Amino acid sequence: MLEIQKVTRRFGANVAVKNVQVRIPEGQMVGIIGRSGAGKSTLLRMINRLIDPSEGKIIFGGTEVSALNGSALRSWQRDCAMIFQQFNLVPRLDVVSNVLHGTLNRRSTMSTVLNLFPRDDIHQAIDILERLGIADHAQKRVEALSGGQQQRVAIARALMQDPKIILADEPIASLDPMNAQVVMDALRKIHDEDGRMIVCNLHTLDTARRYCDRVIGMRGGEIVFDGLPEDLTTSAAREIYGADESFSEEATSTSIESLSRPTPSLEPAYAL
Ligand SMILES: Nc1ncnc2c1ncn2[C@@H]1O[C@H](COP(=O)(O)OP(=O)(O)OP(=O)(O)O)[C@@H](O)[C@H]1O
Repeated sequence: MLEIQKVTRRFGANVAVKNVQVRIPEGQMVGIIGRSGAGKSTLLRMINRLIDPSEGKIIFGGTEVSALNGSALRSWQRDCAMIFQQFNLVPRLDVVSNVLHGTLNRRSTMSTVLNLFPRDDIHQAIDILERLGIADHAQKRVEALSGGQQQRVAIARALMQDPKIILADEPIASLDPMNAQVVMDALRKIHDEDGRMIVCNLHTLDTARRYCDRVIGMRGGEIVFDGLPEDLTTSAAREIYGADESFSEEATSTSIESLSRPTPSLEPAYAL
């Protein structure tokens, strides 16, 4: 269980996240939606301690992760992998080396400097790439791949950490609808097959509804919606996005919906 207890984050006078209270059971895939500036990234970054809360506690499995330091903090950051909008890969390095970088924080400085990776790790990296359907590109430079392929490399790098939680900060915001679907399918597959908790910031309603077990809506740093995808009605969406009667679904869609659907059971009952 991940528990976010009355967490607030201030940047000077600006309150980015305000008194947020959430409990996420293990194995849930959660989508966090909201307008730009709603506090989604700040919340995610506090969970893996890229930044610290100004107030409140973050607890995972009974441990207060918001109070960890040193090696215990590094261990938490291994358990809590992050994926970013801009992939954060090394473009000129090949795919396998990028994936192996997911093991850096458990390797010695010397082996890191010499770029020496144990054979078992290399095999594991190839297995993960196969699982994500990109093993054929293992030896290519990352910069030669499409955005969707690069994001799958980033997911593979995260999986090398064998994390308990995957935090994805707008993982499809830079991708076209086709690649966005491939990446979201990959995250859902990892969730379904491994039972890993996934918390995913998304700026589009359709993606959250389609892929997540639970949707959290943020506005002005606060949680204004927390429920099932099918409960995300037009008025709930308006509350999250702060839109008036002219609110339109298209303004917050990726067009993934127009592509083929993987599992009809994920189809929401709701339509505008
Ligand atoms: N490092 C920072 N320094 C100052 N203010 C910040 C910092 N990071 C975020 N903020 C502010 O906190 C608020 C929430 O930002 P945040 O990035 O968490 O929102 P978001 O919902 O993730 O938006 P986006 O989708 O645009 O990333 C915004 O007002 C933002 O300007």
